[in-house]
Amino acid sequence: MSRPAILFDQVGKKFRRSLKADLLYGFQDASRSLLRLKPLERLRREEFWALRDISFAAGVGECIGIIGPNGAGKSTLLKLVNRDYRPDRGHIVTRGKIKSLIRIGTGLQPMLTGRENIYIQCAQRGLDKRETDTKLDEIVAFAGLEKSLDIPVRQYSDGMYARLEFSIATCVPTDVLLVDEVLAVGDIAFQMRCLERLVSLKREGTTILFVSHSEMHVRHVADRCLLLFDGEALAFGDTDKLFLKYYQSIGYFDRQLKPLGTPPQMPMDFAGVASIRTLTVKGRENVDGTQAFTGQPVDFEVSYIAATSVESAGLVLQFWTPSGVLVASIDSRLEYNQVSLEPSVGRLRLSLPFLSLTPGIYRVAGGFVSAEGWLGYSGNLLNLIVKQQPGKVHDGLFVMNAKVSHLND
Ligand SMILES: Nc1ncnc2c1ncn2[C@@H]1O[C@H](COP(=O)(O)OP(=O)(O)OP(=O)(O)O)[C@@H](O)[C@H]1O
Repeated sequence: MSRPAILFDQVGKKFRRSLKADLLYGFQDASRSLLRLKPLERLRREEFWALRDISFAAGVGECIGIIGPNGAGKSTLLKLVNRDYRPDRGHIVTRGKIKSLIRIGTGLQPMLTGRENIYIQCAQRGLDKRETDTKLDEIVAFAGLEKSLDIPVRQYSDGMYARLEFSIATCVPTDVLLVDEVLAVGDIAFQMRCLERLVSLKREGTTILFVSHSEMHVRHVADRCLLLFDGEALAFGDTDKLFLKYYQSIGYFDRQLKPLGTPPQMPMDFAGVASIRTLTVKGRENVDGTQAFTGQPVDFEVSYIAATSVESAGLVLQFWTPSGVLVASIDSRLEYNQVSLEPSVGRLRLSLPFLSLTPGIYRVAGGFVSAEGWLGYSGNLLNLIVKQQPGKVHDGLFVMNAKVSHLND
């Protein structure tokens, strides 16, 4: 990477748990600084590290997704970049102008109208009145606030605030943009417009730190991710691996999914799937049997246990997103693939000629069904990592395999 736009070198930030400690230590720290003494690195009573030893670099035009559970230190990290806080340890280097969208509403004057706020904010960004005049329609149209432009913004809803702030903040490119969960309050159409705008800002060279709890949003814009947990950087890099690690770190996969519809009549050991793995996909790396590629064929090895013989059962697999959406299922009975099971352990091969799932992490659950319902169900069979084929781009939740040809009249 050429010179990074943001560099964190072993950065740490402390906070205090009480106002009394805050005032006392604040005074002590100010005195040390006046005496040109180094800041204290050890923790005093009631102090804790909100961030510890954070190191990473973001290149020009790169978007880093900052992910992690509540209280992990994501907003604190953004505020350090924005110089709202000074680090207690380490160094932060940034290049160029920084624009932050960290807390909704803090950038707008509540008593002024939307229009007046636009002129003030644009002036602060260095635009003169004529330049703002030419930008005005675009800002208002992006925010979708044509009808509310001339009312005081204190009468705006949270979503309207967010729309206006985002629209103003991104109407001219900046060197570094800090975005903290601001999309969450916007409606879905606005969220998609914001994501598109962030992607185009990246192309123009804006470096973005993007905090979000939404895997879909992060995947849309982030090139790499930083996973924070309890103030520490658990990992930095590949988005797929980090989300898997994130979900593992919060124990998400420990929760068993429940079957939809009629619950199993029998316990899982009547006839159940014990485990599933994907078999090697065209020689690509898949050592742990968890990977597959969008648009490629994939074979699953299904290991089962049956306590008694079952003459005719269907194998059902479900694919769930981490946000709890069942996006696809396979029922072997629909393809006239009934299986008979012997009272033992065994293995089946389930082949998909074309994997329709787009890149992401899916929980695979399922089991065997008979005409009476589930024979057994496991809510936690595999965390399937679906990857993009190199050089291809697939949008949406699904891809479809289609042929196009001329219709002869
Ligand atoms: N000004 C402050 N004074 C004291 N403690 C603070 C302050 N700001 C944040 N903290 C604490 O620092 C830790 C990290 O907070 P931070 O807001 O960075 O978390 P976060 O990852 O952004 O969380 P969330 O996902 O809930 O927004 C938390 O324990 C929080 O209580």
